[in-house]
Amino acid sequence: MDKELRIGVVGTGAIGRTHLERINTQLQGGRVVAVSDVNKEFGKSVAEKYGCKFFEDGEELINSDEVDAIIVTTIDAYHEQYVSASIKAGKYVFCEKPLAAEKEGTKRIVDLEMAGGKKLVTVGFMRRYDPGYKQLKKLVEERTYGEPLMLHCAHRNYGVDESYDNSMPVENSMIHEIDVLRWLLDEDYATAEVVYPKKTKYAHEKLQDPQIMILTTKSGVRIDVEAFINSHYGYDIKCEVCCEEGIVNLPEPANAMVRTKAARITPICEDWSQRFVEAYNVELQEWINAVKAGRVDGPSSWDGYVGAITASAASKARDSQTIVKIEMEECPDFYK
Ligand SMILES: NC(=O)c1ccc[n+]([C@@H]2O[C@H](COP(=O)([O-])OP(=O)(O)OC[C@H]3O[C@@H](n4cnc5c(N)ncnc54)[C@H](O)[C@@H]3O)[C@@H](O)[C@H]2O)c1
Ligand SMILES: O[C@H]1[C@H](O)[C@@H](O)[C@H](O)[C@@H](O)[C@H]1O
Repeated sequence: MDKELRIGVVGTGAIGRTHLERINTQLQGGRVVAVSDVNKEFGKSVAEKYGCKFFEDGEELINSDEVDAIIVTTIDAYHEQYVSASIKAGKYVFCEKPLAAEKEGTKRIVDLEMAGGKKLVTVGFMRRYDPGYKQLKKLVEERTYGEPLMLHCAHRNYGVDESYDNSMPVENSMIHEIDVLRWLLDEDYATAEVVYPKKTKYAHEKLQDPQIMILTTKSGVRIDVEAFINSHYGYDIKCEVCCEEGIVNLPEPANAMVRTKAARITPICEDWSQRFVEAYNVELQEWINAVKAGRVDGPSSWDGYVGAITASAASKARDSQTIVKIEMEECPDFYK
């Protein structure tokens, strides 16, 4: 019989728990058998709830022979440490975005993986698995409405606390657009700029919100992405692709429309866990299937590196209020 993939999760916070739950209750072929978290009391309670072994130390979990593959869902600052430890242990690792907190960290991961000679890393850019983005991709790829010329996008969250700083609209939120739009258009970016509209009263003192990131691709497609992190109404993701012969929009999630009190109301998602539930399910099921077949075929370390280089240029553009050229190394054959 097909052997179940024994998975260890490092970081049992919000997304770590939702990934654990979906793997152990909905997906096939894998099981989370071990968890670790620096918040030991909390991590232990998660382990108890899901019948997993708790490891006090994340690297001990990674090196344990009770675990075949790793999921890294700690805060961004520790992604590099645990992904590198997984590569050194020769184990497949799925890391939530961003691959590392700094672009230099993503390059170190790329170099380490190439030195080991085997692709082991997958990055959690789940929008590539969303049914709506997949529809857009097919239409763009087939040039159904001609060449794409410009894209208007929005990334709106309900609100954030003070741990979310001014770098995060680019580095933590719009990194999703950086990845998915590059995948959608099948080309890299040439320049980045970030402009500040008038600030909302709901943003804390150190956060300039909203922010608009403007990217230009190598072929000249112009993209604007509005990050409105304290939109104060819900979690809303928009993407409009303007082509020569038609405008294509990312479908809205299917929610029943209600007629009540002289109004028509269609609920909007509250957060990412609702909006992209299908994408997360497909992303992790495909990861389990690929790992069991001895390969990785989702977003790679190279995609994590390109995302980080682009985000870093956009951050520089934001801080200097200039347009910044995006420069990176050629994609090695290893990742082609
Ligand atoms: N793909 C997506 O849509 C998506 C959604 C949410 C979060 N994320 C990413 O997932 C990661 C986690 O986000 P979250 O919302 O679950 O955050 P969170 O703060 O809820 O959880 C993070 C967990 O990591 C633990 N942790 C911190 N340092 C650690 C260390 N050194 N070793 C072990 N555990 C450590 C914390 O105690 C906490 O339990 C972030 O990198 C975020 O960018 C991705
Ligand atoms: O803006 C949020 C994104 O929409 C989510 O998908 C997560 O990645 C989260 O970490 C970000 O802060």
